[in-house]
Amino acid sequence: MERLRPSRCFFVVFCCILVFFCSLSWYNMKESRWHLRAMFSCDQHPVESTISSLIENNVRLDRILYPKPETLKPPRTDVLTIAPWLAPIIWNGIFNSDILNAQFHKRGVRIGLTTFAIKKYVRFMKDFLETAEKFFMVGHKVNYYIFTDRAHEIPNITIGEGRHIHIINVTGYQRWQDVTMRRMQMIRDETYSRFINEVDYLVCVDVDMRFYGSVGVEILGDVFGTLHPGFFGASRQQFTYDRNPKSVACIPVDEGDFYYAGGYFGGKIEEVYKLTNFCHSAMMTDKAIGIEALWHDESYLNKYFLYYKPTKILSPEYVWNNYYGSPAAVQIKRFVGVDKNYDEVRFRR
Ligand SMILES: CC(=O)N[C@H]1[C@@H](OP(=O)(O)OP(=O)(O)OC[C@H]2O[C@@H](n3ccc(=O)[nH]c3=O)[C@H](O)[C@@H]2O)O[C@H](CO)[C@H](O)[C@@H]1O
Ligand SMILES: [Mn+2]
Repeated sequence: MERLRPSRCFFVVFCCILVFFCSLSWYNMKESRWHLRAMFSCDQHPVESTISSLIENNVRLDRILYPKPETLKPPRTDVLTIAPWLAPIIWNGIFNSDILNAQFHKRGVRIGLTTFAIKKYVRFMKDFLETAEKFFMVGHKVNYYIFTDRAHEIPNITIGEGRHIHIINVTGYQRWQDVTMRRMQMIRDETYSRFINEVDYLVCVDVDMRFYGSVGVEILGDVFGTLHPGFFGASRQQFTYDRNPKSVACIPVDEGDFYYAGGYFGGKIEEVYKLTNFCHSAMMTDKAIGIEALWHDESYLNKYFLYYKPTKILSPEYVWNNYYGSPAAVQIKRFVGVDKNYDEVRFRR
């Protein structure tokens, strides 16, 4: 048998390497299902630079002292602290903020807080921002993203170091229902044009609220929702899901885990994209046949979380309303609805 000459051998090896890299990049393109891939792709984060930055930034392992967790003495037994799909449910007393802060500081996370102040709702902005400065993600990098049609009315308040306010100019819709529902579309559109480059996590909340207690990194996870304060003890039948079989938001009476609040969700940018994109598309599908779900964006959010389970669930401490009194299970009211005259704030000019 003829022996392979070195030059031919080299040529064969070269071809093999070429074929390998071509198929790798083809596979990469084929697997990409959404356009954010461009932002996560190797073009912007070359593997070599990631590895060298890892070598330079050796992870520091610091000593940290705290009481030992007790396997046989769970800190809370009065409430459910884990969902059947193993998502933790965050209640006061079950976590240690010092441990969490140390872990998240090591990763240098950047958190975006989105809210909408359209038309008269701009009046809630001052309290919202001032209390957020005291209680929201203190010590971490925070970007406030305020969607508004009244930029000139956004109060000028002093912001802590590492925190920034960004105004996003949008036009308000005539009907209040459209204002609340279109938040999904507007958040979605900013995920790939902006948020993906600026923050790691998003927290998306109502503006007619005030912080009264700490809201920290314990809430962060891939994708999270919050138990509505009016329904955490309710049965499936009592949940005010949309029941119209013609609506995309419809949930049958024999399904449903929790009733999630429309005014508080979030997660990693890619997950918030998926969530807001689903909700907005579902609303558009319904709109085309003249349907609007019972509780607007909240109904679509509940549909999404039924089949795309949140990886973390926040207790109603995180979106309380004093209308529901002071049940024993809610030891801290961290973020509470501000009393408002619905008619005045929504309808009168
Ligand atoms: C705490 C909570 O879970 N709230 C939800 C609840 O009602 P709410 O009664 O809390 O709804 P809302 O009047 O606060 O409207 C939701 C949000 O839309 C924005 N907005 C609304 C109207 C307007 O003219 N200008 C403006 O900026 C503002 O950020 C407001 O906080 O149900 C709504 C759907 O019906 C939404 O799912 C809300 O998120
Ligand atoms: Mn509200």
